[in-house]
Amino acid sequence: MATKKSVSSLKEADLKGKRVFVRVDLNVPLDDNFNITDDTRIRAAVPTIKYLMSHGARVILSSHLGRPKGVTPKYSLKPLVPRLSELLGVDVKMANDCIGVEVEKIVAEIPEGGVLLLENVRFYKEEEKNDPEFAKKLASLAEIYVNDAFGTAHRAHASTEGVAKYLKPAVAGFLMQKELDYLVGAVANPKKPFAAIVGGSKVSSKIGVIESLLEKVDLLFLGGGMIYTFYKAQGHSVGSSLVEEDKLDLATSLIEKAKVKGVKLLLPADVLVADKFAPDANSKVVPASEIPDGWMGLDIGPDSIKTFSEALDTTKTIIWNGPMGVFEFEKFAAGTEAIARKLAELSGKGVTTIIGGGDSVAAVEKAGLADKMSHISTGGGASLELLEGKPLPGVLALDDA
Ligand SMILES: Nc1ncnc2c1ncn2[C@@H]1O[C@H](COP(=O)(O)OP(=O)(O)OP(=O)(O)O)[C@@H](O)[C@H]1O
Ligand SMILES: O=C(O)[C@H](O)COP(=O)(O)O
Repeated sequence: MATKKSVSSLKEADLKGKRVFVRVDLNVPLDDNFNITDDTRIRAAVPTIKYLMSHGARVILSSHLGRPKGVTPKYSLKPLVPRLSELLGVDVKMANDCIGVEVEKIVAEIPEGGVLLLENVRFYKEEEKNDPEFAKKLASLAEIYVNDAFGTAHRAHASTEGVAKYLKPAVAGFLMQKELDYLVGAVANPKKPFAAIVGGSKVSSKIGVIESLLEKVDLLFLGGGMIYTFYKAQGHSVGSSLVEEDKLDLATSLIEKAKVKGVKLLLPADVLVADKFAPDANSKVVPASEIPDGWMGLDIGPDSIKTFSEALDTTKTIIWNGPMGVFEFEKFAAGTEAIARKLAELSGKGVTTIIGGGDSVAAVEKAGLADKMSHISTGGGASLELLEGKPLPGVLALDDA
């Protein structure tokens, strides 16, 4: 899982009175009334910001929200200010822009321990283009760069990568460090046996992750929609389950690769099938290899839950990415919830449990088990890329430790 040299830490920086540009990932979901529907990423950014405040830094926060094309009021970061202020226990000031003379004036007025939030950095197209002039303008606001935006570390943008060339020291925040410790450190040097659970809808989006994890793990559990491509490849009837016809050979080769590597591959033996893709579909449990015509597999079955749970009992490190079924429909959420509960239970027994981003995080949160896991990643795309063994530009740009 090679990705990066170790990065320089925030703790090594001299912060008193310094203007610190902190890239955070405050890309949180908002409803139509601009209420925050999940504040996880804001809470995750707090430890670094509080540390900076308590060490007398003048904190300049920068983030994106959504994927705006130019200045788009709907994507303003303003709705985040009250929650951020509440969590930090200070009045967070907000600038109407992220560069320029007006911003420079406001920056000059930040007191020691004070916090300023810049407006959505993606209001400038130069951000995503990683434009050097734009990066220099961002850099000119501060004396130190801290990147704590793990969720955006797979993007080589001006505020995540470019700015680190012009603003030194350029160091990792605590959230970034924690994500790397778990998603790189624990995965590279796991307590063994090491298991990966990979689910989600399609095998095509998880090929890189599965291939990379096959180099590391002792056990690999597969669930979700992708398993039907594996079953079809083995000549079984899959009814109208989700199948990627062009990935049948790939599925066969992944099974072969697991054998060659000595990785125990576990596919669910029974599944819960539905007569339509809907929350109120009729359902029944059938062997995964004998799905009747007109039925589709939408969750793993009770025997599989039992087998998976027993096999997980033998492990010391578990990484999970992707739900076991269509957990958004209550009727087909049991498999995903059972795995979440199993991991929570094992965490309590000293097993390292890592939830690698995306929908499995949503499932763990829905089950109210988030605080039980060793680590829950705040990055969807970033954690996938890291698990695939790709280097993250936002991490590479930081100073070496
Ligand atoms: N048997 C199934 N048939 C169809 N869809 C399924 C099945 N099992 C799970 N899914 C769907 O897969 C989706 C998640 O798949 P995805 O590949 O996006 O997973 P993820 O890695 O957790 O998320 P992300 O890609 O956002 O990081 C969920 O919306 C879920 O409903
Ligand atoms: O939500 C995310 O995955 C990050 O904030 C990155 O957002 P992006 O996919 O729009 O670059």
